[in-house]
Amino acid sequence: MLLTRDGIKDIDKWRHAGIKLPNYDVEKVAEKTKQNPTWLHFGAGNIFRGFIALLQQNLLDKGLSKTGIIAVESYDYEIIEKIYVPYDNLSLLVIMHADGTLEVEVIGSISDKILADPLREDWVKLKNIFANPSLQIVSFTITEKAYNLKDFSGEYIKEVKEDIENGPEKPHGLMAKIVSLIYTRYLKGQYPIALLSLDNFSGNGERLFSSIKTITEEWVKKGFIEGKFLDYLTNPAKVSFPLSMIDKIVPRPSEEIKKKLEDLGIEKMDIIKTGKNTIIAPFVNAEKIHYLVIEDKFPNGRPPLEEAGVIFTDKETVEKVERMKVTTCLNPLHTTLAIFGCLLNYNTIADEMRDPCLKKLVEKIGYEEGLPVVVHPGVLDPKEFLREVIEVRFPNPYMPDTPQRIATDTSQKMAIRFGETIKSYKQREDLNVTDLKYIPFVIAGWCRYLMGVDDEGKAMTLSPDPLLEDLKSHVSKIKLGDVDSIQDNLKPILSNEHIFGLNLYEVGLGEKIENYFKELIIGPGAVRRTLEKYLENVNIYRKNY
Ligand SMILES: NC(=O)C1=CN([C@@H]2O[C@H](COP(=O)(O)OP(=O)(O)OC[C@H]3O[C@@H](n4cnc5c(N)ncnc54)[C@H](O)[C@@H]3O)[C@@H](O)[C@H]2O)C=CC1
Ligand SMILES: O=P(O)(O)OC[C@H]1O[C@](O)(CO)[C@@H](O)[C@@H]1O
Repeated sequence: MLLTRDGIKDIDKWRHAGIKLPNYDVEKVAEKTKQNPTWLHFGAGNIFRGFIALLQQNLLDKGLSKTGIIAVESYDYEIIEKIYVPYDNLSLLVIMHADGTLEVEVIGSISDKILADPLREDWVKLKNIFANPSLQIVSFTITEKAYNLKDFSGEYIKEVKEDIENGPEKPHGLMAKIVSLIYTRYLKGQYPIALLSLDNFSGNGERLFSSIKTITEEWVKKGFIEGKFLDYLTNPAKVSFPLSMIDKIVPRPSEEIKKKLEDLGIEKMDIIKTGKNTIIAPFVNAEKIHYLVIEDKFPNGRPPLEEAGVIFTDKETVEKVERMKVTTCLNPLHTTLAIFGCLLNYNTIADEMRDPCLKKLVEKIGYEEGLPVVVHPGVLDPKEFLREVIEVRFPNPYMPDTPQRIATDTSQKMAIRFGETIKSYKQREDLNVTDLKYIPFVIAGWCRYLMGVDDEGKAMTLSPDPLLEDLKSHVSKIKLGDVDSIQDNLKPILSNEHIFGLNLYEVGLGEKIENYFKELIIGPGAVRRTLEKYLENVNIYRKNY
């Protein structure tokens, strides 16, 4: 069986293999999408194909929408060449249940693909879509770093500097490309549009707005674009930047799942790693559980995604639910497992959850240090959400999720995942920031991880991170087994407000982290011994709401 538009016409074969097919005519939907584009999505990677495209597929299946999504890739063109083109934009979604059963579905809701490159013909096509009044949503899953305009030291990064100098004709970075494209829409008729970040960090819509506004202001200053464009961009009745909270664990494609699909008779299921490090396949493996909460601010309308389970609500509620997930009940625990999982050579997050010390560590961080500062968002219950994460989602033995994947870009995540809780402790009169024990311990663990040596003392490969070289340059002077070599080498990291959102010494945690770190570098095996020291004989207290 071939995963192509022709291939899926052999309906009986697919059904016989137990694979669900789209309940609509994929080609007709693609044709309608061409005439009437409503939804563009930037970032054609795994979560898009495993979650966002599934939502639209649900609507198409139920006859509640007539058009698909157009995938746009602005960064890693190999994804389109190798994973979209050969499969006619179709993908296979493989849901992995905790009992080992698989649910496989062909996703046909991605109706077209475009390379957002001003040097290619596709750029004209993209501009035309942006100029089309029918366009309602431009969404993004482009990773957190793609929104950054400035580097570590607060200076514009090189590509952004060049984009600012060169103007809207041939932008390189995605933020500049978006300004250029929205400007086209403005010139064509000032049509309304929602720019929806679905990336996994606090205030995602606001950060998107801020980056786009910054580039716009620079171009207005330089006379590349007219000042009135700023009025359009900052008018929420014209251009909106809804906040969102997105939650579905979509690990990288696994060899085991590839083999299972091949055993079902599906050909060409190879997993690739692109030159830009995207690990992607014609299939996406994911968990069944997911949550998407979006601020309901769509000036040009939107598909009825509530019928596919999306919760639409007001800004304050999204903020609360997002804080609940990203700063307390899921992502800090994930990052904790990532760091210690790499150090202790675990292959999956699920395996780590069977390690009593690691399970207690995430329980301590979630129930005891995180939950007290969570404001109940109403639409989801924090304690139940946390329970589901710890008892159901992370331990799913069939989820091939690796600590190394979650450890990617940790420097970009620290401020949100741990810094926010530290800030809350600082602000709250009834809480004392220096009472925090386990969050500082994880930060020490991250510094230990950055040494690039596992707990056995063997060299380990660190996951990609935009600050890796800088961070490594500080810890490279520290030696495993030589506690005195710490000297002042952690100071530049722990005092960096860009990384943690605050200076950890100023809040009284810097020395505590250094002390934990010293314990972690005593020698090989010290990570395990320190975990046991602080977690083996402790009880967990669960706050009641
Ligand atoms: N995988 C998951 O479980 C979930 C991911 N997300 C969000 O989606 C993001 C992407 O995740 P995946 O799709 O799984 O990763 P992926 O590695 O499969 O895809 C990443 C996508 O981002 C694009 N990208 C990376 N750097 C970029 C840059 N500088 N400029 C423009 N585009 C860039 C890539 O080209 C690719 O399309 C995550 O960082 C997270 O914020 C949200 C919820 C779940
Ligand atoms: O640490 P990252 O790269 O944001 O990934 C975190 C993982 O957890 C999630 O937050 C689950 O929703 C997803 O974003 C992803 O599976």
